[in-house]
Amino acid sequence: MIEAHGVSLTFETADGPVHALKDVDLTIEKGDFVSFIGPSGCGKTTFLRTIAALETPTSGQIGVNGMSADEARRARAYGYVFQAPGLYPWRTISRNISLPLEIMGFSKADRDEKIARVLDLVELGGFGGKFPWQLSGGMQQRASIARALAFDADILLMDEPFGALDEIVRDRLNEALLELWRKTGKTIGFVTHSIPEAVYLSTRIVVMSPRPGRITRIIESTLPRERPLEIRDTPEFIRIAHEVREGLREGHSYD
Ligand SMILES: Nc1ncnc2c1ncn2[C@@H]1O[C@H](COP(=O)(O)OP(=O)(O)OP(=O)(O)O)[C@@H](O)[C@H]1O
Repeated sequence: MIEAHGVSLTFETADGPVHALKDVDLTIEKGDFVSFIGPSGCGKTTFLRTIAALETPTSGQIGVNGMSADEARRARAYGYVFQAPGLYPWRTISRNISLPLEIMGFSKADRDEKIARVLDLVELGGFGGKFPWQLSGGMQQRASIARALAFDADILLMDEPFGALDEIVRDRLNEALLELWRKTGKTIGFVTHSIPEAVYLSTRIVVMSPRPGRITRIIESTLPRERPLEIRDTPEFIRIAHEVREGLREGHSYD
């Protein structure tokens, strides 16, 4: 579904060039849940933004369903969830979710139907009339996921969506996200700093390292798709987490 070939991206800054990505090759299959993990500054966000055509690679190509990343963006192939919920405080939750749909020209009846569906999916049915500040941080992040799901894009790109939340809320949202992924069959790209989160959620874990940002290891998960939280105590989970940690350590030795 997503193919990156030799993707490099250098930012020209006042202090000289920053090599954010170097020769990144990656294939993401339809229905994959792929996590990107690595130390701060290794290019995880830049790679996600490049897939979504929010950045243009200096060299290399990204293909999405046979289209260029830019064509895919215009065809609304992506929903994008940012680190902060980014909801407009003067709009209710429903009207926040409605905004991209309004821009895309959906009728009021279509919008209402889609909003009700995604609010149910993220378990916020009944909260559509509230304003963002009336909801907890976890609920706001669920609302921003609902907004990204509203136009039913096949691909969901999520940049550390739960990074600012406490561990208990994060566990609950991880479970909810897995459930949503299983129900919808979407292809998900997910940036995280957390090894347990990456192992719990993913079908594949992409380990990256900085200076320049590149992929050091791709780990295929052997965990079943059905994953109760207790799976984190199993030997198989611990083995995969260990492999991720080793990959991170390997990347570090380049510094
Ligand atoms: N617009 C930009 N202009 C210049 N440099 C940039 C820009 N965006 C990112 N960078 C640099 O590119 C590198 C990769 O940044 P990126 O945000 O992709 O890393 P990251 O792995 O997502 O980090 P974090 O985990 O802290 O979010 C960093 O050195 C960053 O400073």
